[in-house]
Amino acid sequence: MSALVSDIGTGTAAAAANLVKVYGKGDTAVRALDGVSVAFQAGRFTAIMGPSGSGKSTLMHCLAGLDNVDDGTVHIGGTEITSLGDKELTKLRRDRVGFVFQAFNLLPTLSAEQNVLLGLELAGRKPDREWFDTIVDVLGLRDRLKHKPSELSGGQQQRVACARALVARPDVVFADEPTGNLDSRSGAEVLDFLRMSVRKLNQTVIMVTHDPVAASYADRVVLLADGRLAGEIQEPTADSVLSALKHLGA
Ligand SMILES: Nc1ncnc2c1ncn2[C@@H]1O[C@H](COP(=O)(O)OP(=O)(O)OP(=O)(O)O)[C@@H](O)[C@H]1O
Repeated sequence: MSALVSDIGTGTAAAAANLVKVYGKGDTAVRALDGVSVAFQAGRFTAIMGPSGSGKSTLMHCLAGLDNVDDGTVHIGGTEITSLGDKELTKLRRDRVGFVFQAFNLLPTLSAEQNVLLGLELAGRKPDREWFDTIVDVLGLRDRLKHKPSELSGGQQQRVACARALVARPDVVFADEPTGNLDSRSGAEVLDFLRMSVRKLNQTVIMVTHDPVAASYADRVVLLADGRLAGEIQEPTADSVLSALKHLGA
């Protein structure tokens, strides 16, 4: 067992150890992840960055249990998810992981409130009303709860998606290019919220982004290149991220 894995305790929300992911076989095989070991502390906002094709989405999908791995382990909280069966993995994703996608992925026929609460309902869990109210107020969604997604702006829809991701108080929220479809002002609001959910609500966020400005909202940037860890930046600024990416040839 590697040092990383044995270090997993209350302070680590998610971790990968010696992660290998290969797409395809033989001559056309691509080693999308080539021995990645990285830990994500609870209560921190981390951005994953790197050149196109460096393995960012693959790492996020493997960390979130959306994709299987060829070697190595992934832990969410204290649970090694790489050894779970499909049923247990589905339950873990439902109960302990939140997702925010670039395309919002809200159900068009449901109101904002119904979209936020759907996951809990499907799991047969009662919402914690106080927590729900806190999230809704922090996100400024109170007067939009009865609206359908088509009656909301892109920024509002993404805020609903953030509320949906957080309502079950997951161990980790994974955000995949959450501002990719938003104008810069709506994007800044969503990033502000993600940062606030970490600082004030003690949540853990791991975000994949191409945007150095978006990454500057994080506490830490993890850099990938060619499926390997290529460095990290604490307390990043848009400039420090940009120059690190240039260094990697992005
Ligand atoms: N389903 C797949 N089948 C085959 N190859 C894949 C598949 N998914 C990803 N790859 C390859 O794995 C490598 C890593 O891809 P990945 O999407 O993780 O990179 P990324 O850093 O997220 O890229 P981008 O910034 O362009 O979204 C790339 O070479 C990609 O072509």
